[in-house]
Amino acid sequence: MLPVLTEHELFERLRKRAQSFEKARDAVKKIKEMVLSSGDDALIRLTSELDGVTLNKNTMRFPAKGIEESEKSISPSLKKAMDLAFERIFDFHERIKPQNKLFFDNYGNLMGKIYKPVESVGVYIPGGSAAYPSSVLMNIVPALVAGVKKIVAVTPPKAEPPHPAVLYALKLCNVTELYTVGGAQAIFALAYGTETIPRVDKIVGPGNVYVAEAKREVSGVVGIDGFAGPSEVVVIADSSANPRWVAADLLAQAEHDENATSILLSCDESLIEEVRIALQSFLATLESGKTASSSLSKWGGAIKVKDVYEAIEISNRIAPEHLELMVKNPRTYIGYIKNAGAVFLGPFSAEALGDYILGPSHVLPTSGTSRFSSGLSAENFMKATSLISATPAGFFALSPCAGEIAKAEGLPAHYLSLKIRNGREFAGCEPRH
Ligand SMILES: NC(=O)c1ccc[n+]([C@@H]2O[C@H](COP(=O)([O-])OP(=O)(O)OC[C@H]3O[C@@H](n4cnc5c(N)ncnc54)[C@H](O)[C@@H]3O)[C@@H](O)[C@H]2O)c1
Ligand SMILES: N[C@H](CO)Cc1c[nH]c[nH+]1
Ligand SMILES: [Zn+2]
Repeated sequence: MLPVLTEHELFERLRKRAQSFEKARDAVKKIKEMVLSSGDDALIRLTSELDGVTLNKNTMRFPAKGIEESEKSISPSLKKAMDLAFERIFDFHERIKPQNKLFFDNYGNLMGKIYKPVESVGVYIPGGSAAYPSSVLMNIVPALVAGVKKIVAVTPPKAEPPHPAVLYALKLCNVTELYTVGGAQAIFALAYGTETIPRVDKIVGPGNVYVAEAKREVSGVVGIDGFAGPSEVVVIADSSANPRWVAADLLAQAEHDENATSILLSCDESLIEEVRIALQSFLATLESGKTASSSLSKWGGAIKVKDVYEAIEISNRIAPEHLELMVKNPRTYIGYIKNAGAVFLGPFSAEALGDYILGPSHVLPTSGTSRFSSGLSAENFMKATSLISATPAGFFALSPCAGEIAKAEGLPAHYLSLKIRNGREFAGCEPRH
């Protein structure tokens, strides 16, 4: 159950949680060596050991027909929900997609940035415990908006075929290349390529600690979106909050993984107690109660704070994946929030609504990485090229100053490249306007 902690105790917990993730690194490095040296054979061996499923080179790729026909195996109501989610996510990412920016300076030089999609992307669809059709949409729709042409998906195998809703989500995204390989081994296969799984330019997608560590390991060999590991939520609640709603939201993240963390910060001691009571009663009724209870007691915590400002200051230091502000006038605090993957304001902004249907991707930075990275969007699937088209006027005005800097850097060929166009030595930096 959710323990009441001091601030010091909470940060100790978070430190130990991060340390426990580091332990996965050794296992992940061994998996990397195996995949690099034995390709498909390593994938088959690891899948048998870690997922208990026997694969062979012919069964590793899931038949495209299964994706094509997935619609038949889901209810009309689920189909409607997923169609709506697809539309809303597409619309959100279309609206915030980076736009080419070009301008002329006062010499008539044309400059700016033009965006192009990366060519191929590998998407990790988590699936050890739960099935994640929502993650298919949250990963792939921004890539479609960016214009990525080749998208390959991987997901852990089970005794039975992938969940029909996962397959339908792939169908909605027009992705037909799915490999039933999961965990760190799938990430290394996508980064280096095997006989069956193609190498891609960028790997995205959330997963457990093994998946997240493997992505960290291949970063630089391929592009990655960021560190989207076990789920996290910080809820800041004041006396206006409904304790049962707060409890449900803490559980909604705790149920993802024993390594998830759910944290409550409140200035109201009695609210903390009511939330703990509500948690207890919900836990007894949830199928995921065992996982949630384990993550709450191991990595979660409630802290009594002085006021909302102190709570935000603590949350900024945690830099959580999700931050919920269940307080009066939540919008007045937006300017104080420095680090969070996504912020949910007010009692009806349930994090679970964001997980499925609002629009922003639920693939968000975890483990404090929201200090320097952001949630997945079309931008992650694009790269910008700077565009420069200088005019003669621009060249003759600015080259003497560039030449000065080239001399200071001791790079004579740079100086030459400028001087040769000028026809003579420069007299020094005097930009002409
Ligand atoms: N941050 C986000 O945006 C976000 C979004 C959705 C889900 N999630 C997270 O995704 C995760 C899903 O986890 P999951 O486990 O259900 O599925 P998963 O697909 O991430 O991982 C399952 C795989 O882990 C590997 N594995 C399991 N135990 C291992 C071991 N001891 N050594 C090496 N490899 C091992 C297996 O190969 C298995 O196929 C959860 O942590 C959830 O919180 C995060
Ligand atoms: N809350 C998860 C991100 O941490 C995303 C998710 C998918 N399905 C349900 N929730
Ligand atoms: Zn969730």
